[in-house]
Amino acid sequence: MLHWGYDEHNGPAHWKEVFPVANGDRQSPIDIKTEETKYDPSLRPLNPNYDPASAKIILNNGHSTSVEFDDTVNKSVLTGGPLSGTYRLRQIHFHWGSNDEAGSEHAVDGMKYAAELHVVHWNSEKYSSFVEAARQSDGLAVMAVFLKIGECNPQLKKITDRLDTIRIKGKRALFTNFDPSCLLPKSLDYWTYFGSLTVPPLLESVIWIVLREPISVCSEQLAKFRSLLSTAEDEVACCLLRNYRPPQPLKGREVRRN
Ligand SMILES: CC[C@H](CNC(=O)c1ccc(S(N)(=O)=O)cc1)c1ccc2[nH]ccc2c1
Ligand SMILES: [Zn+2]
Repeated sequence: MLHWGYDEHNGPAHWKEVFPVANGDRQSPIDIKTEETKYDPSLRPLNPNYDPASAKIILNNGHSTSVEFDDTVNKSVLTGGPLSGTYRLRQIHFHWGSNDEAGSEHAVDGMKYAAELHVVHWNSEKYSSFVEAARQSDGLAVMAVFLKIGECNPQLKKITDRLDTIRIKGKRALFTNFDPSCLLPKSLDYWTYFGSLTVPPLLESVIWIVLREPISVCSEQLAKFRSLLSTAEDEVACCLLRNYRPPQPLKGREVRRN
């Protein structure tokens, strides 16, 4: 397999050929069976505290679009919820599908949303860098937010309006004065479980925090994500029509809710 991706020849079914952890015991995403989740009174409220000045650039890395934040200091952090300690905001990115019926990575009772936002943090209390934290079982915390087809989302517009300037893989543009809290739903109720990165290297270092309430997105906004290219300048143009990994076996893991 050449470089991994989401096509027939290099997609999720092939990733285990290069990343054997793909068949590990704590892989993500999962299908959350709500009846089997367990209420845990020890779970605290989530406490995201982001400084809009931390936002730096918006990027097309060929398999998603991300907004990257300055993670050299504890300016934008997530505490509370299932977390012990302080997790520093590094980036946000999205997963979507080739149509509005599927595109999320996590599913709820077998149902998939149109897309999914991931807010990625790393444990800056215990580790000295993201890459180091990404190798530890408690190194990363990713907050997942479902995007449900409906009204156009004015907050998301700040991102979708910039996508035409970063269509080609590797392109980046300045993107400052942005607080990702504006993309969170009213309720911060969540499910949480121990999992992994959902793209190679699929490291099993993520405490997943999946918000139960979706935010809205309209078809026109989703179409802009699909017009991003997974190819660089010198390659034959290929649209990034979908970039979600299907749900993985739970392997006995518990999903808790607050
Ligand atoms: C450790 C991997 C990392 C690149 N990947 C990510 O940052 C990442 C983050 C979140 C998710 S998801 N969908 O689960 O939320 C998937 C991947 C990464 C970052 C910097 C690096 N420098 C050298 C290698 C290298 C690898
Ligand atoms: Zn992701």
